[in-house]
Amino acid sequence: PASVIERIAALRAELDLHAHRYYVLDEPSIPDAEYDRLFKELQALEAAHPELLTPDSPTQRVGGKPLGQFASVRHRIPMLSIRTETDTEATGARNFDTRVRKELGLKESDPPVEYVAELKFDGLAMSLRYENGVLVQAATRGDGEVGEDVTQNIRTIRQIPLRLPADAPPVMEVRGEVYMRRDEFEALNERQREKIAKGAKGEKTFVNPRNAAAGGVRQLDPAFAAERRLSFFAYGVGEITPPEEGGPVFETHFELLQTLKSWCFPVAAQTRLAYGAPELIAFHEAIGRQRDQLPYDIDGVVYKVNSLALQRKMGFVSREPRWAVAHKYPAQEQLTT
Ligand SMILES: Cc1c[n+]2nc(N)[nH]c2nc1OC(C)C
Repeated sequence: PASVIERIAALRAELDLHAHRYYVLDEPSIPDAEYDRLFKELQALEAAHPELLTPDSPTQRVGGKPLGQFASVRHRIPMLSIRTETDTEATGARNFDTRVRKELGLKESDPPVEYVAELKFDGLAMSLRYENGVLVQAATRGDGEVGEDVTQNIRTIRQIPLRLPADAPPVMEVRGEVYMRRDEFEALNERQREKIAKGAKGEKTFVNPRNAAAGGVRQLDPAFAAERRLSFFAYGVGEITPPEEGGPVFETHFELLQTLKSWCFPVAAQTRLAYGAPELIAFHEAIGRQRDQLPYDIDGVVYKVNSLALQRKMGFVSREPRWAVAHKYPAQEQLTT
């Protein structure tokens, strides 16, 4: 019945929009009760018309039965690690800029290199594969070449779209970090302490949000993964439909991040363009001051050459890009939980 098909499509689109505004933009557009009413109406229509149920429906986030193990996934484009600048002082930023300028053969008198400065989230790297706009696979980094298929668990992260807008390319792998917010971490440990106090066996508290996130991603039962209430930030792409096959053309990394945001992926608000070493140093110092107030853990900042042509020109040293570096802070004293 056309009217049911139309109503289901309209409900899915509206629920996805409200979820994006609530979970990603943190600007809820309707009261929770109204969202729940729409959600229940969609569930009822899908129950009455199971042939219309599709995996990208917002009702299908916490689905699937517990797995016995995770399948292996070979990354079509390796998930590279990133070099770490060991000097935790601001001069670390200058070291990177000096190295980039040397590799690009720039003279002192040449203009500053344009970089993108980003947060380095203390979570776990994840690759999200979308085909024809639908999330078909999520894989951990593993050893960079082969990771684990954790799709069922990743689908429970409300910040990760199950379906992309129509202007997204036929194939796209979004790379980013799965992490746990500090407030979610505290709430989880509170729940764990209560379970332990009631004598539950095999329950423990977690040392830090990263461990709790990594444990959540590797739950065999997606219902338990959903309980961890994980989050996600996008910071790049892996395989993507090439321009000659109709894929998008990006000149710069910053443009790519803005496009990912337009496709409903969370991109950290602090991400910014930085011209030359002075602006990298300013970013490193500004984020260093904000660090304790952020709602999630970071272990540093990341600088990337913005021009994708220059990135290609610079390439990689073994498995690490020459065009990027992670500039870490001293380890943060963990708040006693
Ligand atoms: C491992 C990694 C981690 N991070 N984190 C950000 N923000 N960008 C970023 N890029 C990475 O790797 C690319 C340089 C390939």
